[in-house]
Amino acid sequence: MSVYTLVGRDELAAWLRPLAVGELIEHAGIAAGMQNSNYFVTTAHGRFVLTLFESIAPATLAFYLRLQAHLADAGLPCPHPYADPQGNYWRMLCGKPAALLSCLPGRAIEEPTAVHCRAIGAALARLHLAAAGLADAPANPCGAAWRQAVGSSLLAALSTDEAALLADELTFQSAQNWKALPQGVIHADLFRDNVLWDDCGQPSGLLDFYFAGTDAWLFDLAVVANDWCPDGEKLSALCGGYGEIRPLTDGERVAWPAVRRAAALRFWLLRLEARHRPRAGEVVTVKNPDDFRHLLEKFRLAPDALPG
Ligand SMILES: Nc1ncnc2c1ncn2[C@@H]1O[C@H](COP(=O)(O)OP(=O)(O)O)[C@@H](O)[C@H]1O
Ligand SMILES: N[C@@H](CCOP(=O)(O)O)C(=O)O
Repeated sequence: MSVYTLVGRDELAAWLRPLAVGELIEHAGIAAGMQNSNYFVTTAHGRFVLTLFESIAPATLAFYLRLQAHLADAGLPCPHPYADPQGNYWRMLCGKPAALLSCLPGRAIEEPTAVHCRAIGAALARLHLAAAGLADAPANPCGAAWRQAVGSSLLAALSTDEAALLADELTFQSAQNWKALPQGVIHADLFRDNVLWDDCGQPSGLLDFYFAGTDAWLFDLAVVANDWCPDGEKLSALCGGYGEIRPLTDGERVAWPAVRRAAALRFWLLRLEARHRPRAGEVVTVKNPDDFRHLLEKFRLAPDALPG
């Protein structure tokens, strides 16, 4: 669980009033997530999710909320933010920018089948196409420049072996050029714990858009593959589902091994950062960086081809 900012009942009740979502009944911190403080909020009108953004610049936050509203309006199962009478999706609460979003039904699945992987592949491609054309999208905040900067800054904190691996991977990645790959807004963190499923096996919630930005669409597919697909059957299903909605290009097939490595590197670095530079909070989740180091080592030894 990550709750960095504690929200009192009276201040929340006052903050909710302009949204006209009914009187506050209760609120409780959510036992998941790493980046922000999340609460389930129950009012006389129903259940909602309150997010306090711990370190996102207001301009970027405005984009994230606009993106979710746009995708939900396009029929994707994304949370819709609630606006106040002035049309603002976020206002300050307890010193942090905060937003109220619709609470989506369903539950996360830890061990997806190939059927789930096919469905999430299709949902990811739909997300990419629906978000294309959204004006003023910022760049992926954790893109190539972030990986180089954070990777270099962590070298001194690592063991000799880890530092050698990281330095070599940073050199390899700095020679890659993704300019010719199809680009658009990517989710960038569509892990299993960011997707809810209904009882019919369909995604009912695509959550946590707070790393989104413009980058190669293939990178998003690699992020999903690294978390969802431990074997070839699931990877084929994921890529098949994706490709039915947006066929992959020859250039993407060539780039796949290096892009998959970049996706493993990105989350190795994020988790190393959380371990070596922990943030203070009431309750903080830190995930194991070694999972992604091992994945990166595997891809470096045996590059895999994009199925299909
Ligand atoms: N709109 C929503 N509807 C239902 N559950 C949600 C919603 N938003 C967040 N959650 C729950 O809260 C958890 C943490 O949210 P998340 O956005 O991943 O947090 P963080 O940004 O801190 O990583 C999710 O895994 C999910 O269980
Ligand atoms: N999904 C990433 C980290 C981001 O955490 P989230 O809780 O915001 O999805 C990981 O597993 O390292």
